[in-house]
Amino acid sequence: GWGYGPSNGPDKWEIEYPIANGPRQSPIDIIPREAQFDSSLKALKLRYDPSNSTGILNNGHSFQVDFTDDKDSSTLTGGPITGTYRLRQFHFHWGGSDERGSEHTVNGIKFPCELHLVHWNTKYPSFGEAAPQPDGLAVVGVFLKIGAANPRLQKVLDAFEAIRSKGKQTTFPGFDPKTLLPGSLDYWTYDGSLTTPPLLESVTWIVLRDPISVSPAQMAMFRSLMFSGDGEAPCCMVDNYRPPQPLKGRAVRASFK
Ligand SMILES: O=C(Nc1cc(S(=O)(=O)[N+](=O)[O-])cc([N+](=O)[O-])c1O)Nc1c(F)c(F)c(F)c(F)c1F
Ligand SMILES: [Zn+2]
Repeated sequence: GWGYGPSNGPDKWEIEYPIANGPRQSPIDIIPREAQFDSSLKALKLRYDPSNSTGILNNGHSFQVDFTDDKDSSTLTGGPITGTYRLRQFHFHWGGSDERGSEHTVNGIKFPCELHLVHWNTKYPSFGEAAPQPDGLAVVGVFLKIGAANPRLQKVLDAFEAIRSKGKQTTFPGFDPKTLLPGSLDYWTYDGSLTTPPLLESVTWIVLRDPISVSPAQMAMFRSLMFSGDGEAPCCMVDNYRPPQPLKGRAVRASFK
């Protein structure tokens, strides 16, 4: 299956997923001075209910924190989207060292890590039905920048000993993902795709301008997870990011001046 190694990594995905060369692929390099301020863009409204968080899973590509999405209790509204999108999960992408790891870049600059909060459009009956639709998903991206240790992030990292290898999961109740957001919700937005196979071109990307902090020691904890399952040759989970893809004429809008 697909991965991030030399034989199954991003440059090979087009073989099984030809949409990899499609017109609205993600991530992209965001060039702020070329983004168009759009005064009609609304403020992002993120309302998350911590009681919806259920578990944390090492899925072999990243780790994800899953949310129950059978009610409109953890939602994204406003911003560039119309209607209501429900939070399904969040996960991260990171590098083998602090100078790389994010998927989106800003003026070509890579961050060490990037958080993705995956939401689906409730005009469709389920995540699975929404996922292939051009307006089916909305992912909020948050950059992590090296600085002071992030105590709210630490709560997630403390669960890692239970999910070290592929397929491991444990309960993860009562986590509020709002605690992982920066003070400002100013954002860039553009039409894109999943950044992992099946690379579906169904994502309205909402990338926050301001990063949250992560310490070097906390980054080392991300790198202590394994792509490999128990009994397989151990392989550290690092560099699970897709590089920027061609913009192909798309507009990137800014919610701020
Ligand atoms: O649920 C998904 N979550 C997800 C997305 C990304 S993402 O990087 O592509 N993203 O959009 O943020 C990265 C990771 N990850 O753990 O690394 C994820 O676990 N992916 C996903 C899927 F697996 C499908 F088979 C599918 F049909 C679909 F619609 C999906 F959206
Ligand atoms: Zn992602």
